[in-house]
Amino acid sequence: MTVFIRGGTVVNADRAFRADVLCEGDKIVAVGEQLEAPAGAQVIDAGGQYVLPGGIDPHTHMNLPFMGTVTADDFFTGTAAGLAGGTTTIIDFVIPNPQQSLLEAYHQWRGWAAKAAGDYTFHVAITWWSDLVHEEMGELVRKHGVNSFKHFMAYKNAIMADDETLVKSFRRSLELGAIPTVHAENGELVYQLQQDLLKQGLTGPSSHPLSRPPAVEAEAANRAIAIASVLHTPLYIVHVSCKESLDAITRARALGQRVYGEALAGHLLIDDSVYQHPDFEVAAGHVMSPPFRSKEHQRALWQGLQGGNLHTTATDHCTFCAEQKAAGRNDFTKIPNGCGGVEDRMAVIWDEGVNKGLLTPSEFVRVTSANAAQIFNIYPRKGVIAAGSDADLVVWDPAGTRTISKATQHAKGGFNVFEGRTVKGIPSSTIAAGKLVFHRGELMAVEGAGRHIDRPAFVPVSAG
Ligand SMILES: C[C@@H](CNC(N)=O)C(=O)O
Ligand SMILES: [Zn+2]
Ligand SMILES: [Zn+2]
Ligand SMILES: [Zn+2]
Repeated sequence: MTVFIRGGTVVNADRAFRADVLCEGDKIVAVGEQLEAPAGAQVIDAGGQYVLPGGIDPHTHMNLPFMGTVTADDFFTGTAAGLAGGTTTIIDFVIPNPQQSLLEAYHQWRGWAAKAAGDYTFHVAITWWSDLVHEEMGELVRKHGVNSFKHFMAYKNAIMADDETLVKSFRRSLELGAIPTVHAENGELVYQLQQDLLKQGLTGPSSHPLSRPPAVEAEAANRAIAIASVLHTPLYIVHVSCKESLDAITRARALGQRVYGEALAGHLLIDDSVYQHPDFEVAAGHVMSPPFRSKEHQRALWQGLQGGNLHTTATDHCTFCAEQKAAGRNDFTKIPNGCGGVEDRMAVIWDEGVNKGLLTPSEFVRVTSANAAQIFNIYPRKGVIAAGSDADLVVWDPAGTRTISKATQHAKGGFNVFEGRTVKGIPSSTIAAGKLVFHRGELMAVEGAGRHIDRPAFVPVSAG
């Protein structure tokens, strides 16, 4: 299969330049001006448009069993939705139950992901500790292309990692050349605040943000940063939602500590007024953790992206339909936590970030693709338009507009946190592994076409 993208402006993390792009099979083979289109090539006219590296969403949960149910999007529908929005690779999560073999869980998730339409790879969560966990972390790095281990500091009585697990797992990650990542919320504080609210009869979704104030997140962010500092490990903090956590990252980085931060498209664009909505479905549809915050925190997150103290954007795509969310109708702590976004991430960040002058197109590429590829060690295979890189590209129409709605989205769950938002700047074509999978509104995702992407360990300093 030969695809020739003619006449566009290629945008990489370092620069934007006029060039044609030639793809053969699943690789980019040439990038340059005035290239010849080979006979029989599928030619895509990118005149007046940008050609971007395929988006990488470093935080999704397709087919996740969670809080007594399973997400509405599986690996096919979730990755297909991503392709429609220009995201060609997702980094999802294997989340073993406490006491479950990591490898058993890993192979279970690999089975679920076989139907993916786009490329995928996994962080593996460390939800308990034993000698077996220690050993299996090694096999996952050596044999299964895992180079990042996730730790939930929230979700007490479920998947929460205590300090012993954090310390032992961070230390083991360093030995293996893997990077520890954290969901930073103090799960004990969340639990106690939840009980306080329920005792007062405050059972509605508006209690959700009250049980997880910014200080609850910042405590965990500071604790994870301190553990990483003492153990000399790098650290990646997922879904940084508030100024206080960002300030902790900024302080650590200013002292030379290797800490990375991730911002969710939702946290960048949606504020906590949604929890006051009188309709339970709307308020519960926005229940995710950490919760959406005030506009002051949103502004801080954009400054974090601009200032280089937040590095990636993600979605934490974890969709539940209204019936699933209704499990918490009388007890907000039982509302399955999670929102969607994998289809809208790039467009809403372009619309709010590039159109309003907060990000240049190259900075947009950094935070939607290149930085995630570099942090998780799949650059330059992914995250750049260059000869030899994977043929994952988005032809981006800066003048195109779209109104986001659950009525037209490809993702499941029947809800969209960006409902009604009209964005300017949208994908006109998505090419994944050298195949045209989305073109002018038509999605041609193929179940099972996605590939598992191995992520090599970082070369340990001790290696000779
Ligand atoms: C369980 C998962 C998705 N849910 C959420 N963020 O509310 C997470 O905490 O990242
Ligand atoms: Zn195995
Ligand atoms: Zn999380
Ligand atoms: Zn998550």
